[in-house]
Amino acid sequence: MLVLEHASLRDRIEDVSLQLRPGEVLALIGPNGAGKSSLLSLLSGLTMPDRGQALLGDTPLRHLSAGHLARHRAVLEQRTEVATGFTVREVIAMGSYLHGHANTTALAVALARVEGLLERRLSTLSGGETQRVLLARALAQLLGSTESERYLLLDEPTAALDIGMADGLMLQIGRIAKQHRIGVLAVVHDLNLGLRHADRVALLDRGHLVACGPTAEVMQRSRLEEVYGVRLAELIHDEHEDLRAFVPLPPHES
Ligand SMILES: Nc1ncnc2c1ncn2[C@@H]1O[C@H](COP(=O)(O)OP(=O)(O)OP(=O)(O)O)[C@@H](O)[C@H]1O
Repeated sequence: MLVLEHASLRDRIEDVSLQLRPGEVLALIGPNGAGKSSLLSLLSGLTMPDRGQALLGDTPLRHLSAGHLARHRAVLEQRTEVATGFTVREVIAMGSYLHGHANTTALAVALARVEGLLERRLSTLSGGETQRVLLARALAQLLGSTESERYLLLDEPTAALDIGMADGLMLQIGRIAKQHRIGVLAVVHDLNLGLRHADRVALLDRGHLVACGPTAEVMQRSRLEEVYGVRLAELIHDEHEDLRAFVPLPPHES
């Protein structure tokens, strides 16, 4: 498991304990500035906590080398800098340089649905296409690793995707998690994507973990209204009770 134990980071994260388990999709939600990217950075070992610990199993991440970490976890950050002169094929190959397995690279390409983009230069891609290429690179890094515990940490992987692409990608991520026993943490702003695709949800507010648990338990209307400061309608499909959605309502007239 990837674990945070009473982790704090300056004024951004306050005493957060959380576990990411193999094979699960954990959605990390919360308002702008709540600390989601900061928490992802702690869990990935890119930032060290001021207090508390980040661990892979029993081992503090600070004791693991960059190469060791790279075999266990791949990170898709919100703002990823990639030299845009590279082709898509070259960018994805960067993900597999640790192991050089061509077959897992091909699998990553197929899973992220970027087959048609391989010879294009990154600088010529749309925002959504770029996002899928960077996901393919992260998958190529992880799928070629022979480690038994692997984690994918995604900061807003669907931010630039249209509704169909976003839903399709989350569905695909869920399948990858189950099939390959990869634990996925995905920061999502679209509550309904979390509702539909996450096994568990962690809700962050001003650096504090307000709730973490099974999706339906955490994503209750009143709790979300309080944290996000909006009124919400909860819609339930006539024929499929498990198909729910939250829609913002206009504020009360004063
Ligand atoms: N490098 C930094 N130095 C100082 N403060 C930072 C830094 N990065 C983030 N912050 C601040 O920490 C808080 C949490 O930021 P973070 O990016 O983790 O939130 P977030 O929940 O991911 O936000 P968003 O939904 O807007 O992407 C914010 O107030 C932000 O301004």
